[in-house]
Amino acid sequence: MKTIDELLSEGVAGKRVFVRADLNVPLDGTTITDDGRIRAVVPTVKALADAGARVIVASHLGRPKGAPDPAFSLAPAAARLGEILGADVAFAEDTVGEAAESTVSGLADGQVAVIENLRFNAGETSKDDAERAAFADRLAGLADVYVGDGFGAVHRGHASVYDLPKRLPHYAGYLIATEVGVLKKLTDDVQRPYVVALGGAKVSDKLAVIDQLLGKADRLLIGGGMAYTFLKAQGHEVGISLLQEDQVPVVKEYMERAEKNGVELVLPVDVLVSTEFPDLKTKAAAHPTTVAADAIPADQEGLDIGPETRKLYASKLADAATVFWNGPMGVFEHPDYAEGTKAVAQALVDAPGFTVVGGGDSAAAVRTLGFDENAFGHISTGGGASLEYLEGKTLPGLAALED
Ligand SMILES: Nc1ncnc2c1ncn2[C@@H]1O[C@H](COP(=O)(O)OP(=O)(O)O)[C@@H](O)[C@H]1O
Ligand SMILES: O=C(OP(=O)(O)O)[C@H](O)COP(=O)(O)O
Repeated sequence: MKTIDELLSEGVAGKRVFVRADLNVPLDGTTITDDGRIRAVVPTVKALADAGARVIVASHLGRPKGAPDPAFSLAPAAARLGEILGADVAFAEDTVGEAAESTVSGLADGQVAVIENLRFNAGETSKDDAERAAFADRLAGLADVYVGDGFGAVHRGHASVYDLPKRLPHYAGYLIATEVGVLKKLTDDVQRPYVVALGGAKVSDKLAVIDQLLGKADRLLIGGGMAYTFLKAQGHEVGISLLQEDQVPVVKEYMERAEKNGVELVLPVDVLVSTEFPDLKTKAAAHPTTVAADAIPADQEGLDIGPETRKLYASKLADAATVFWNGPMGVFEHPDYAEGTKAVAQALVDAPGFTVVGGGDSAAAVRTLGFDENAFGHISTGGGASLEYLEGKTLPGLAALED
């Protein structure tokens, strides 16, 4: 994989450099609640700009449906990038249209522009190769060189991640180099006990990685929205909790295999439930109740792990030599459902071994809940990406940079 240092030594002054970043930051309206992913790409953007490149930063944000949707605009992220760089950052209100073209052609050497959300275009995420290729061709028309630095999206075979680098000279940015360097340690020489904690809301994506983890981890702690498919597989009712019903048979098989392989699979023993999802805007008191994990009422939704589970999970992390954690234990954005995530974060801080937190929301959670970033071994910008890396999968965005 060629790195940005090679690009810089070849010289980039005057060249249009397309930086595929992951600026998929949590937003409250247009306010960025955690800018970690923007800060993470700054070393690459700054090095290119300082060397006189005309830098085009591109990213997805959220999951819009292939058409413009103002709720998912990258404008707030572009503004924040400008603040961090201490420079004007131009913003193009489309991705490959007239606005993008004129913004890019108006860049002077050393200037930076952000183009609008890649996923406002159906071609970005299309499963149809020709549709993706057509979009990648248009993106390629904007630039001379490609730098891949959106680690959080390298597990996606999307046009800007996979097809575009095939069309331009391509290099890995500093963030990707750092992330891969750290995660390699967890695959090459993992210290045991190795504990993996999984939660969050992207249940179907992340259930798939458990297949491989059952051959690698010593202990798996399951929380967040992930837990309910496991509780259902154990034969319990889960009310209106997040559930991946079609995956229940698969999860049953995981549970049997864990037992056979001697992997400790730990599930919540109690959960916080409510009849409704909390209001994340007003943060109005939610008044949840604590129930045993096998007694979730039919009209209630599990929104955090309960106090007994917090203690249990902390005890399972207390002797860990390696920890990988992805996915909040509950809806941490609301204070009534943040305690589970806090407890697991604190247990990582207290664990004797090397700890990695991965994922946009997990990283945001530890910072917004007041933890010191330096108390963790590594905070990865990618959840799904780091999990798939640990699984040993070929990640499209890394493979494309290697070719
Ligand atoms: N029990 C739950 N029910 C619904 N959503 C949940 C639950 N627990 C956690 N979440 C949500 O999961 C989201 C993060 O999930 P995910 O995107 O998978 O994590 P990451 O970005 O760290 O990879 C958070 O917004 C959180 O509110
Ligand atoms: O937030 C992300 O992934 P993560 O939640 O697994 O960390 C990335 O920006 C990828 O987004 P996607 O899962 O919508 O492709």
